[in-house]
This record gives sequence, structure tokens and C-alpha cells, in this order.
Amino acid sequence: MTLASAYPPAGTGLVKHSELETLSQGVISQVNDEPVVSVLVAEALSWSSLHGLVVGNTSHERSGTIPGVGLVHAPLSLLPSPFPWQAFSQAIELAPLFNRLVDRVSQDADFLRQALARTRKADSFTARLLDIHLQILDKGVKQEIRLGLHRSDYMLDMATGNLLQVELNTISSSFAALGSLVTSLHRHLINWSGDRSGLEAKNVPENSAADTFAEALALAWKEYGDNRAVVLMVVREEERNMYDQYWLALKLFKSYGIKLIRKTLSQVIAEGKLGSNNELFIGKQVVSVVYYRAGYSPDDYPSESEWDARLLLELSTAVKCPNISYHLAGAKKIQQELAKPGILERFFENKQEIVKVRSCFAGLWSLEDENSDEIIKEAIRNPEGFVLKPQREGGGNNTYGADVSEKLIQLRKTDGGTGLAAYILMQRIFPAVHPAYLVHDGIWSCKETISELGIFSTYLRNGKKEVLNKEAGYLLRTKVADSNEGGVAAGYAVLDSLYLI
Ligand SMILES: Nc1ncnc2c1ncn2[C@@H]1O[C@H](COP(=O)(O)OP(=O)(O)O)[C@@H](O)[C@H]1O
Ligand SMILES: N[C@H](CCC(=O)N[C@@H](CS)C(=O)NCCC(=O)O)C(=O)O
Ligand SMILES: [Mg+2]
Repeated sequence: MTLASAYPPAGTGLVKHSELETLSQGVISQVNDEPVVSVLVAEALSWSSLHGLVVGNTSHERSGTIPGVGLVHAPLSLLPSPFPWQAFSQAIELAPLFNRLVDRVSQDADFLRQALARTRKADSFTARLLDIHLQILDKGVKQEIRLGLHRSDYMLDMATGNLLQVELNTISSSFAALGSLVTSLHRHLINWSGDRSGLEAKNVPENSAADTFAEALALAWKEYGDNRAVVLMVVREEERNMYDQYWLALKLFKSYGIKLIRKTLSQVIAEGKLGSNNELFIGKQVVSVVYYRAGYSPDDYPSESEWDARLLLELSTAVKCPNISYHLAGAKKIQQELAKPGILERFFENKQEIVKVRSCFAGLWSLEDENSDEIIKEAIRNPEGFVLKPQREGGGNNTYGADVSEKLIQLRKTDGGTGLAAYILMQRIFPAVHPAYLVHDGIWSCKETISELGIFSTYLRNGKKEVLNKEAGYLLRTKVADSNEGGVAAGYAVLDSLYLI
């Protein structure tokens, strides 16, 4: 029996989750004999090293600051993971709708500020972002050119078969480059293992994420209209994921001749200034596009100067990706507010579009409304069914299981429950469990895992002109089934790709 016979031919229709499990059991059982696996792992690791599918090796002290020093292959799934093609195409179809939703929400200052009004009292980071937003509004800063490089993350809920959105990232959506490289790796491994694998490379869908992200940055640079300009990437001092970032810089130069410079927020305030027409200069270089790969977490603002840097960038005429309004539109509180009845109708005319977007919403609840008591009691009684989320990005911030009830009880008791406004409650999604080979630091193991599908998308608008609005490839992250948190950078998940069935 070859690997392929464990997978039905692609497109044979939605697979029931029990079948999904049998499928991947089948795949894994075919590869289970050690020699095949370790040979395949060796090929995967050499391919990854030769193709820049790498991350910093944190055990090497300079790995986070000096490119080319202390690299290791990215944490990987050895084989692509089976995924129903209908759910994949549904996620693809949603991409341009979420792009438009973010743009429209970002332009509705009243909605943004009302939705975040109580959160700002309980969460100082959100309050600082809102202060910058208010200054932009007060100064009448025009943000005619708007660039979004988003990633909408989903899990396939086993009980219902529904594709449910975990979150929508509007800032620093990472792994467009490494994610598309994993697709190439898996196609290579299938071809390399010949008919032994029996899998067909064509069932691993094309993944153009890196090229499409570079294209969007280049088109924004063009819309700004100054050929001397560079793209500024705002980065952290120490960065384990710098190669995912450098890939975009390399593609920008190779395909479009555009230079990208990397600066931290403290370097921006030290070297940056506004020209007579509020153009952004870093040293002598004029900047047309500011692409944030930092600035999404309070950790990125250790002092007032980082906030001054953020404001300087937002006041400039450079195209921000994201601008402050897009950043706020991606808050988890906004995700929860958009799920309230009648809210999507504010942003979409087309009824079908509303149905499509609403169909991927998991249960989402605010905790500071008059009628929040009911759901809080339910979550205290049955914490396993919920995830408690602060307004944070970057992984490692959520509360799961029994801790949910503890935290809710504590929040309710403290300061008359005002702290509840800094959180949202979300239905916990339980995807089907499937076996996968996980490879970390050259060591492989076969584990029971669950996967999370991210769909990248690019959006560029200049005034009334919608220049770009499309899906831009995907990221599959796979992690051991009993781990609560996800996240590759956070160290829980590996990079994977899809085998459509
Ligand atoms: N509703 C949920 N059900 C199951 N797992 C979840 C849910 N929400 C988040 N997670 C897990 O936690 C991880 C981080 O949550 P997320 O909302 O993406 O926060 P962050 O912005 O920090 O990435 C996700 O990648 C996923 O693995
Ligand atoms: N190191 C920074 C990481 C930036 C970051 O954490 N981005 C969030 C969205 S805000 C994200 O996409 N998380 C999913 C990737 C994961 O699983 O770790 C970078 O790469 O620029
Ligand atoms: Mg996330």
C-alpha cells in the first residue's frame, strides 16, 4: 500500500472528520518505518537549509541580530496535512470580503472609538493606540493610500464541520515567506520520494504568499509616486523570524528594484524626521511605505520614545502597513463587536456577503455588557468550552481551561469588574486530531496534532481607487493536539502545508 492509497482522490467531496483522521493515520502508517522517515527528514532538512526555510537558533547568542549567524531549519511538518478542499476554497473566498471589512471599519472612526471605549479604560496599550488615532483625526491627517497585508486564521470545528475564524491579523502577519517555502518543500518531497509516496504534488495547492506580499508593497510604493523612496520595515532589536522578513526585502529588490531598510522604533525616533510636506525621512532617505513587523505589543514600547516614533510615522505621508486605524480594526474586541447582530450590516450592502462572513464567526462575547452575566456564569461552569483573550497579539496571551473560570472570578471581584472590558470571551474550537511528523532541531516525532489555516490577503486603496484586493496564499500551522496556545514564533506550532482531499 502506498502513501497515496491512504488519501482519496482530491475533490471527492467533504471528508467527515473521522475519515480525515483515518486518512492521516493511513498516510503516517505508510511512512512509519524508520528508514523511510529519517531519509525523508534528512532530505527535508537539507532542502530547507538550501532554500532559506530557516529561523534564528536562539541557543546562538547573536542569532537574533546578525543575519547568517546561528540559523536552524524552521520547525516543520514532514508531510502536508489533509484538509477538505471545500473548507479551503471557502477560506479563500472570504479573503477579499475581510479585506473590505477592515478598510470600511478603519474609516468608521465612531464605530472604532465606541467599540473600544470601555476597553481603553481597562487596557492601557489599547488606550495609547486610541490616543494616536485621535491625534490623526484631530490633525486631519489624510490616509488616502491604505495598504493591508492581512492573515485570517481559521480552525475546522470537528463537531459541526464548520470553518471558524480564530482571528484576523492586520499587523505583522508573519510567515508569508516561510509558509510558501513549506509548500515548495512538500511538493519537492513528494516528487523526490517518487511513486513510493504515491501522493500527488498537485494536491498541495500553489502558495504565492511571499510574491503577493512583495507585489503589494511594490504597488503601494508606486502609488506613493517617488522613485527615490525606500520601504521602511519596523523591526525588533532581536528577531528570531528575520529570514521570513528578509525574503520580502529580497523579492522587493529582485522583482521591483525597490530598496527596503530595517529600523527599530527607537532608531526611527533617533534618525527620522518629517519634511516640509510631512514626508518621512530616515536620515537622508525618503520613505514611501512603512511596513510594521514590530509595534503590535506593549513590549515594543519600553519608553515614551517608541510611542513618539509611532506617532511620527502615523503623522507622515508614508503609506503605513497598517495605519493606526487598520491596527485598531484588527483588535480582538473589534472581532467580537463585529459578531454582534446587525453590525456587519453597517459595512456590507450585499446580503450574500454578510451571510458568508457571518458563517465563519465562532461564538464571541463581550464581558462588560449588561447581559454579559449569563455567559460569564456559563464560562465559569464550563471553562473548557471557552478561550479568554486580552487585546494582545503575538501569541502566548490567552487563558484556557480551568484558568478561564479562575480569571473570570478574579476579574469580577476586582475593581467592580471594570477589568473585564479588557477581554473577550470566545467559543473554544476543537479541530479534528490528525497524526503528523513534527521536526524540530533535526529531531522528528510522530504526534497527534491539530492544524490552523491562515489565509493571507493583500489590499491597497488610493482614495476611491481599489488597486488590490485579493487572497495571497496560505499558512498552515500544526501543533500537538493537547497544547492550548498556537504560534510558531511562540514555540508551540510547526509550519505545515495542505494536502487537499
Ligand atoms: N477559539 C479558539 N479555539 C481554539 N484555539 C484557539 C482559539 N483562539 C485562539 N486559539 C489558539 O491560540 C492561538 C493564539 O490565539 P490568537 O487569537 O491567534 O492570538 P494571537 O493574536 O496572540 O495569535 C491560536 O493560534 C490558536 O492556536
Ligand atoms: N517575529 C515577528 C512575529 C510577529 C507576530 O507575532 N505576528 C503575529 C500577528 S501580530 C503572527 O502572525 N503570529 C503567527 C505566527 C506564529 O505562529 O508565530 C515577525 O515575524 O515579524
Ligand atoms: Mg494568532
